[in-house]
Amino acid sequence: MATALAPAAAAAPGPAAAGPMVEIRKLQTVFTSPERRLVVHDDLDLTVRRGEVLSLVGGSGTGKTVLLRQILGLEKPSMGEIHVLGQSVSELGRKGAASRIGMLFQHGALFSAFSVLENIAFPLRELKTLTPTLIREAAMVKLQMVGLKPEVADSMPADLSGGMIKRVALARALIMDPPLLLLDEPTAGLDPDSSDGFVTLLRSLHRDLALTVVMVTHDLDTLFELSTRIAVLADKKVIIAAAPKDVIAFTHPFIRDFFLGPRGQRAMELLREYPFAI
Ligand SMILES: Nc1ncnc2c1ncn2[C@@H]1O[C@H](COP(=O)(O)OP(=O)(O)OP(=O)(O)O)[C@@H](O)[C@H]1O
Repeated sequence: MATALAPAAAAAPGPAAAGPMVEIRKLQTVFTSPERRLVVHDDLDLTVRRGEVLSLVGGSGTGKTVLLRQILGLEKPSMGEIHVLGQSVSELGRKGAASRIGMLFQHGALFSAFSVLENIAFPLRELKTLTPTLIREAAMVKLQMVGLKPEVADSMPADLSGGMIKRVALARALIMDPPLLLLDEPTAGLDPDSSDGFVTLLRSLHRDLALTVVMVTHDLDTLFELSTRIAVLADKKVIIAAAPKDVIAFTHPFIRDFFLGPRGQRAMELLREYPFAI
């Protein structure tokens, strides 16, 4: 909503301030092996505006996770360009990407041999520019920001619930204060209460930190509670990127099955419940 978007626009300085957060042009992704040539994306375009929560939906294997990894610079597209805040991802390098983009991986991906605090602090430690005291303080701030008590700092990942693991992974994704947050199935595997709590946390962080969020989710509740726009991947492209109500009205077999099949009733209820999303 406008109130959530205003701080992001106002706070972003520099010449690229007016431009989009992410711009993807003519993207092609091909995986080749001796057995096959798999074209995942072909001539795909997508623009992510500042301050929005854009959700990516699509059938299995349509390349949603690959697209997130490409935005983060972990995978290189076969052709095409991805710019984040006006700069080509291929030129950002690891440090440049880390200061602009935080990513929450699907399974939390914590280091099992590290404590909670060491996990959160890991990206800062890698920079090798801050003292241990400053790193600890910064990690403690993030721990609190994701709703965890200071006592959890010295716990090991094996001692945490699924919901707590997601929160720790989120704290780590935010440790460098990135303007862009990528979420891969943020509520997958959580029980309904933990899922609701995590969605509420994401909504308040998006608002308070003026974040731009790109999220992959199959969960309709998460989708409708958080998304300002939905981008649909089908036929190797983004076939529509628009407000939830406009996506549902778009005629395409995937959209019909995803939103208007057996799950459709719930989709309609959610649309009534969250007409403006965030
Ligand atoms: N490194 C790789 N080498 C070969 N094929 C790959 C590689 N990474 C992904 N793929 C293939 O690319 C396709 C897209 O994968 P991706 O994980 O992005 O799909 P997705 O849309 O996230 O699917 P899902 O909703 O099932 O998680 C899949 O067919 C996958 O097997």
